[in-house]
Amino acid sequence: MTTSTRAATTPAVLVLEDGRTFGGRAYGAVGETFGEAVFSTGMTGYQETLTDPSYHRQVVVMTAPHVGNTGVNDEDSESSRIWVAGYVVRDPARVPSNWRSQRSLDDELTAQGVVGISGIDTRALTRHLRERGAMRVGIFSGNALADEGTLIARVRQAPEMTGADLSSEVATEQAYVVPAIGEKRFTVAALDLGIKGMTPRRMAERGIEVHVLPATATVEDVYAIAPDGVFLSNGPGDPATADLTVIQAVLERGTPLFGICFGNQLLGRALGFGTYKLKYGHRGINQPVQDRTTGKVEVTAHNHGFAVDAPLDRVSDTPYGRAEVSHVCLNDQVVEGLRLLDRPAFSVQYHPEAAAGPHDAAYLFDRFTQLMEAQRA
Ligand SMILES: NC(=O)CC[C@H](N)C(=O)O
Repeated sequence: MTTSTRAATTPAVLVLEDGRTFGGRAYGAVGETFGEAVFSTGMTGYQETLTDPSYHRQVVVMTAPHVGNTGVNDEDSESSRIWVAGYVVRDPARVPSNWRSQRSLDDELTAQGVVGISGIDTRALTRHLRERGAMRVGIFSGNALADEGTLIARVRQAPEMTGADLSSEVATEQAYVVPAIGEKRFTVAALDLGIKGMTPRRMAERGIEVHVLPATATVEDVYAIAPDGVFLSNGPGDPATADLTVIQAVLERGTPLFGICFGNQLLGRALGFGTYKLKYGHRGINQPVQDRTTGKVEVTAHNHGFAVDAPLDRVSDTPYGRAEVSHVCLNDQVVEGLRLLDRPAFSVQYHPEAAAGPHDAAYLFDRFTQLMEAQRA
């Protein structure tokens, strides 16, 4: 879909499905791309954002005005490639400057064929998305601009995020093992629905040997490794499209279960709650969340466009016993975590692996090991 001839002065146009357009310059690859326009408020951590598989099919608008300042390195990626469908920035760094930088972000986007746009009023665009909601968008530059009259029609032909089943497009095809660091204490089966690289590392640091399994893994595949616990990862797409067979079997057997983000949405659905699309989602690294079990507030990393619809004011009866909302976002009261009271299962909608982002929520990995320990006792 793209031709990677880089030219920082090449004109580019961003076209929203409601007809609003922004003119700018090509950033990264020249060509055309389509996706869901979403904004991220992280002031740092763009490399982790770009390589988070949960951003598959999304065009990310950065609200931070300067992007690319610290370049790109070989250590901070959350997967083997950039997943965002397109990238929108105000003022890209002309010269990256950081002791860890190995190349420029512009070059990296170009090398990976990721079409972006710079020089646009990202504040106006973000305000528009906040008012009208996340919507489809196209970025066009070079030859893609030739037929200007057709751009909106092409944006409107792009697939919507609602109803998109995307995990199998980003997940590993082969199972692999991330060994425990130090003494091995537990074995965990992690379903890769779009897993970020830091997540198995955070478990490995706690003595967990993590068997990362493809999104298509069956109940037999999971129990073939005799897991002490099962983990459900983050991932792209609409949780309403996901198959719940494995999760239901894990809940049925009472194996300790921990889910992050997409994993939280799937646990919610397995418990019988609905999921719905937020108007414009939560994406960034400074979202206040309250752990209702302790009353503590933590500053957390988010990337979600959907959320679980569960009652905040009472305990719910589910096919697997009682469940409650354990965490809530203090900006808008969105459900940010679930906990079963009669079985060892819990999940959060945000990112305790903290890549990028604050480490306030790291205790959740300890809660998972405590559940597995208690199960053994
Ligand atoms: N980071 C994630 O796991 C995102 C989950 C889901 N795709 C959403 O947008 O809400």
